[in-house]
Amino acid sequence: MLLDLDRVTSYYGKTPILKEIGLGLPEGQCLCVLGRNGVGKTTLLRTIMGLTDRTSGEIRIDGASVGKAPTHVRAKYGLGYIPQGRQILPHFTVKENILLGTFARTDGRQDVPELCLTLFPYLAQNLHRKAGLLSGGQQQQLAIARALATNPRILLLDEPTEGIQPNIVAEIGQTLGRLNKEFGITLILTEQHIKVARKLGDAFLMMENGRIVARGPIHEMTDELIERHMTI
Ligand SMILES: Nc1ncnc2c1ncn2[C@@H]1O[C@H](COP(=O)(O)OP(=O)(O)OP(=O)(O)O)[C@@H](O)[C@H]1O
Repeated sequence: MLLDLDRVTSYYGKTPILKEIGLGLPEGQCLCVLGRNGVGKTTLLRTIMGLTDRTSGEIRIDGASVGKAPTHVRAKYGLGYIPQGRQILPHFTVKENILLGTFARTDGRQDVPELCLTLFPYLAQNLHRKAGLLSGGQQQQLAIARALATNPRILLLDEPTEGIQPNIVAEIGQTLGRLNKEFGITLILTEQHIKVARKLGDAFLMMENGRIVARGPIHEMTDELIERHMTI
């Protein structure tokens, strides 16, 4: 497995939010994490990145134990993170935002990776534009490009299609599909759009109250499961 979680419990303050999570992610897989608001999807991604207050249990990347490592070290092991809301810096240019990602590279390179220019022609043509002037969809591309600049093996994406115009949602989905299938980057994403999850995902898991309550290959994600774990 490229990424392994073994009995991971994760806390904010004294409160356990994720409880006893176990999962194994093979290289090249796209895993979609689903569930209602507040069940712990964001916390799962933040736990893998080392951004919660405390965790117990084991987190391994390619067999190396990283559960006690700070976030920047995990980035060097190949984890890239695209937070909910994108969190790009609006007063910095497109290029400056992308270069922020290069801090974690182990090869010392500090340029805009070729992959970003290939995937995102708009960004390639607007490197000196202030990021705050970009549309929501373009800002999401930028957040993906910044994460790619760390040269990740695994990308964690929190609601990549949230707040994006419907006609751009499919485009973001296609980009993620290329990253996964063409460029071999392993993906974990939280997703509210069932259609996007079905199209992109190889596997799914559903959460309730900090625990995994259903999982399997994506074709086993039935309407009945969605009804049970996602409708309010
Ligand atoms: N920084 C924090 N400090 C304390 N509690 C938190 C913090 N962040 C999240 N929580 C709590 O952890 C639980 C899970 O939140 P989380 O954001 O992981 O859910 P989610 O499934 O990603 O929901 P959403 O789709 O709304 O983002 C919630 O009860 C939330 O109140």
